[in-house]
Amino acid sequence: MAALRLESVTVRFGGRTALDAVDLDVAEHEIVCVLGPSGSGKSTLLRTVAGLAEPDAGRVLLAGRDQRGVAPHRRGVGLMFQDHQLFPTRDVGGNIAFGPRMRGESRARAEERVAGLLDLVGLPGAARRRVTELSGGEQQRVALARALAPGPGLLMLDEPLGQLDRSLRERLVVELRQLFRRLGTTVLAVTHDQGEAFALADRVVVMEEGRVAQTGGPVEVWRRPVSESVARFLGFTNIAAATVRGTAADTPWGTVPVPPGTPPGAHTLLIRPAGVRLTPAPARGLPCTVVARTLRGGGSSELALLLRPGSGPDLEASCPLPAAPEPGTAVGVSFDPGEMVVLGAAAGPE
Ligand SMILES: Nc1ncnc2c1ncn2[C@@H]1O[C@H](COP(=O)(O)OP(=O)(O)OP(=O)(O)O)[C@@H](O)[C@H]1O
Repeated sequence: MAALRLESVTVRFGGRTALDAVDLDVAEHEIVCVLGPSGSGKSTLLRTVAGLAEPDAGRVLLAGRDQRGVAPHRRGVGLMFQDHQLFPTRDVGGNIAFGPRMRGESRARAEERVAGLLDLVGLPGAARRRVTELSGGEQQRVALARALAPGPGLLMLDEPLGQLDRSLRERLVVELRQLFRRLGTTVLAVTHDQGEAFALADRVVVMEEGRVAQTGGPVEVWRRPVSESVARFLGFTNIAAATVRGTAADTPWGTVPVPPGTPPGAHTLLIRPAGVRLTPAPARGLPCTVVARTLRGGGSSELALLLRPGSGPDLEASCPLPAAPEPGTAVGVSFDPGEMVVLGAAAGPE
């Protein structure tokens, strides 16, 4: 049985449809990340599951039970918001013990639980510290311990690492995944940071305008976005109309190779930056000029190159750091058929 099931859930605010017939299952122990642009309905989805918003149509089931009319505090879900809203007047232990104490747990039992959770989130012995004296990352850990304290059947995270700097986020997200795996926690997380979603999730759900646009494993979604809008949301820009004939396609960048088995006809084609290869001699391939180079984050040894062809839209290429040409350099470009994605087409062989 799914830990969480949404059946055709619709939520409207006045004339605006924030969720439009959303179907979603989260299996027990699964970590699902909801991704999507601002306003796509991510927070509304979490709020609806938590009972802070009511569906206008459809059903929310937790562990098989319809939640209509069930108060938020009786749903057995833990919530952690971006601004983590710790109680400033309580110390770390008081914050974490709040839920269990509200449920009538004894002080001694709650203190034991606090100590265990602080060990778990990497802040051993911090129970008596003031939350106002903690760093952002430490506060985040306390907020996580507080959300885990009641042992929720489903933990929901809304932009959990949103306010932290990138390096701390990248470290914490790995720790979070390991922690949830170890505890067997079922997680529904919302983020607009793709890197975070891809590092955390077993499964990614991409939302657009209140609908689920794509769902799948992180690598699958990354390799095969289903539509132009999902591809653009994921940050891909080499997208153009293409007419496929056999193993080649006519595009604004000239004739490019496509994988065998690509259905013929008019399509929208995505060329992943890794498939835009600089040829050794600029005279060969599509002539382009390097417009800009940007470091990819996270200590990557790859650069993103922006290339301007003689005709057709700009192209983004991935290039190893030492080989990256300076802006203004004339280069030639060839294309790798293995990095082409026909958007909207049924998945073919890799
Ligand atoms: N309480 C509300 N009253 C009116 N409209 C709302 C309310 N909450 C959300 N909306 C609208 O519903 C839509 C979805 O909002 P939601 O906050 O769920 O998006 P989101 O994907 O979480 O966005 P963000 O990434 O910016 O937080 C938006 O158009 C928003 O303006």
